[in-house]
Amino acid sequence: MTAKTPLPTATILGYPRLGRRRELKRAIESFWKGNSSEAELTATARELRAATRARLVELGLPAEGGAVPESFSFYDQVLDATLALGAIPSRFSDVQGSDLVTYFALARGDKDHQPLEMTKWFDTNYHYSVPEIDERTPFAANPAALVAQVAEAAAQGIESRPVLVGPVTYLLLAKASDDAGEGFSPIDRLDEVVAVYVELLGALAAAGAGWVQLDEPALVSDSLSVSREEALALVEKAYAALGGADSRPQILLTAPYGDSSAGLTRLAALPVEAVQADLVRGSLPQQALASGELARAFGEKQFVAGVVDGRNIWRTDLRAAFAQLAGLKDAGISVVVGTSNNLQHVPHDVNDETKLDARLKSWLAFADQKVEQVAVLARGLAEGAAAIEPELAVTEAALADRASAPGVHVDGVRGRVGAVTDADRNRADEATRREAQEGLSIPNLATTTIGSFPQTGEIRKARAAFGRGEIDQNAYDGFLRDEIARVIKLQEEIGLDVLVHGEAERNDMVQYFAELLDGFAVTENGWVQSYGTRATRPSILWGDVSRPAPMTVAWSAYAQSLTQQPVKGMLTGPVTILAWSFVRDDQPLGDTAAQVALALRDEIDDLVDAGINIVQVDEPALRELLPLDADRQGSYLDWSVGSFRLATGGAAPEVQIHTHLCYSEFGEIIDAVDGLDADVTSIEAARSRMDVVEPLGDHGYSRGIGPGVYDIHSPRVPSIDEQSELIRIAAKRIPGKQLWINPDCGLKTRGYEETVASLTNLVQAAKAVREA
Ligand code: MET
Ligand SMILES: [Zn+2]
Repeated sequence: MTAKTPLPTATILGYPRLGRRRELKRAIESFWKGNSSEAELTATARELRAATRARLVELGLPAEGGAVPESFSFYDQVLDATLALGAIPSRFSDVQGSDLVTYFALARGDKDHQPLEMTKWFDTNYHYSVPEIDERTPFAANPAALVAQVAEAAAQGIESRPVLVGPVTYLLLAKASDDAGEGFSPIDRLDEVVAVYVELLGALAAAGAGWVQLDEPALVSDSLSVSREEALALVEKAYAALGGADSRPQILLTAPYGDSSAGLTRLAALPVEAVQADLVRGSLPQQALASGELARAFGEKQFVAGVVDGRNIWRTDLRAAFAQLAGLKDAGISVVVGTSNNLQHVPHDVNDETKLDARLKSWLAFADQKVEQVAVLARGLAEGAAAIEPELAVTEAALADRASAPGVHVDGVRGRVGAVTDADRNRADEATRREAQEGLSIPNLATTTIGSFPQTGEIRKARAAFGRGEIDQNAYDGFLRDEIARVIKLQEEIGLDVLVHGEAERNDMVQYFAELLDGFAVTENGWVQSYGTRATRPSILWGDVSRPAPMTVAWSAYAQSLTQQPVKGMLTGPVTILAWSFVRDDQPLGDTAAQVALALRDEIDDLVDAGINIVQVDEPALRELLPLDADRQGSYLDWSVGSFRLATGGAAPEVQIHTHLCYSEFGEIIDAVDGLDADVTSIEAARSRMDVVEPLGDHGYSRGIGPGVYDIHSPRVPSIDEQSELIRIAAKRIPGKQLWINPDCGLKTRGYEETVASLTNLVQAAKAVREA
């Protein structure tokens, strides 16, 4: 091991990487388009990394000793590990070119290759590229990128700390490739992968890295292929080997995104030099702390206490955090102040927001403010509480101001939530509803879409022009009405049964509602990476939520006025609105969800009054928010399902409620899906070739179900045969009366040409199966 220098007492697990103004996004996309060279792209990346390191030091992380993490990525940190391990799936072995060309081929595919699958990273809205591993996947250390970053930092006078997804998490997040034999699981190859990590660590040590960070969030999840206890045993095995390596940097092992308290004493006993725990989502093992057992297990080792929330945008309660840190120190543990997780999930800097209400701003902390908070707490640990009293007092005042500010607690909203009864969450029984809905005259194997139609360049242009004040409200509304008219006519021509208005007015399915509801604020520059070069700007849900005016009624009613076919109203559900916003942390999420639900309930009322008899309430994030911790899943499902039922529970029996689920596998939460009690559920299924149909069939699901028959993630047009084949698979398990025919998800990212062709085939496929 390289010379022992302790980690400075302030650090973070990682920092946003697209750049303050999404510079990296622009540079990468320009490279993809062929408008710039690889050399230009790598130069931009180098500058960005240098700027990030300098910024972190400016904000208070020490330049020496490995406090500054190297968390840059061109696309995704799991993909970075795939490259570092040389674990290129054989189906990509013919890709020619540099490492970066291979990297992007894995990430995005090219004309000859489907990309690696993407899926959600733990319970976040960030997506990683899923490694594909089989018995023959090659592993060979490729430390070049990591080593180069250490050297870059050194040239800048900074001793940085390389960051890598750890071996256990890497393999547990991987999937067996299509070539893998029956029963193979990627984790079977742990020993070989650990051997490659040993080589990577050796190269980093040779390059002068004093510390390396290995992230093992698998330690906090009950949603992986092995139990949490098994994951801990695997970590013990792997880190015994890593710790024993001849030449390596000191190791910081992290367990972000959840609660590692049950295993913390065991982690502290591993042959590593520092262990991190998430103390925002997770907790400390109080008993082991009180008895001194935890301190004994840590011994000389450092404990990085993740007290600053890396998932949300509120100022940390510094006084409470400091008390926790001081308690650890008093217990004899060598404490380092840290974040709960990589700050990649929060935007850069509150000070980049010029339009946000000043009072709201004073309650917030984005990444830069969080780094400052970490530095303040570390100073307090070193110099005593008195040294940071001014900072403690400022946060305390901000928190008190937040608690008493108008809009945070609105009596009317609270009173209404308080008066909710079970009856409000229960519609008429299924048989009554089925009969009442016969008036809608919906055929067997009814065809429909999920809501959005292509967001064309013209739509974006009109929205931007309206935003800049170049066209007025009238002109913009007129544009949107023309767009709706076009989309309605198109659907009639294609022959769809249940129509939609197309969602042209929505910039985003959550932000659109956040802008119209009280209790939300939106940011200008609050970008957060969702995957690759894609970023979203989550809204900030800061106060009690209510609906000052109808939000969607005019558009849906206009669409219905143009056609004899039924038009579906289209809303985003309470769980998804919460999942894709920054939510308040001063009350249980279930309470917030109930407020949003009541606002949506009023909207449904108004839609029905305006002649809309079918309303879809989308909940694509229902699975995403499922806690990693099995103990917390039951109460989550209670409030999430409950909030959906509260939103839809006021609908009369003749109103048909739809919901839509996508982005995840819903097989494991079928009871919850059933519990939503929607009359019709459309659910992503085409890519998995109808996997979800089995659990639904086994469950005896009795209401309408629309497993997607058209994968909207690619521009490829699925043929009539292909779609009718999927319909037939579904029809084997789901009676025709219950079966709906629809795409996997909305069409907003597609072009018109492929959309029209695909939907035409979809209608023909439904017809073919209906006739047979
Ligand atoms: C991510 S789910 C999207 C549902 C929405 N109604 C749409 O069609 O775009
Ligand atoms: Zn969807």
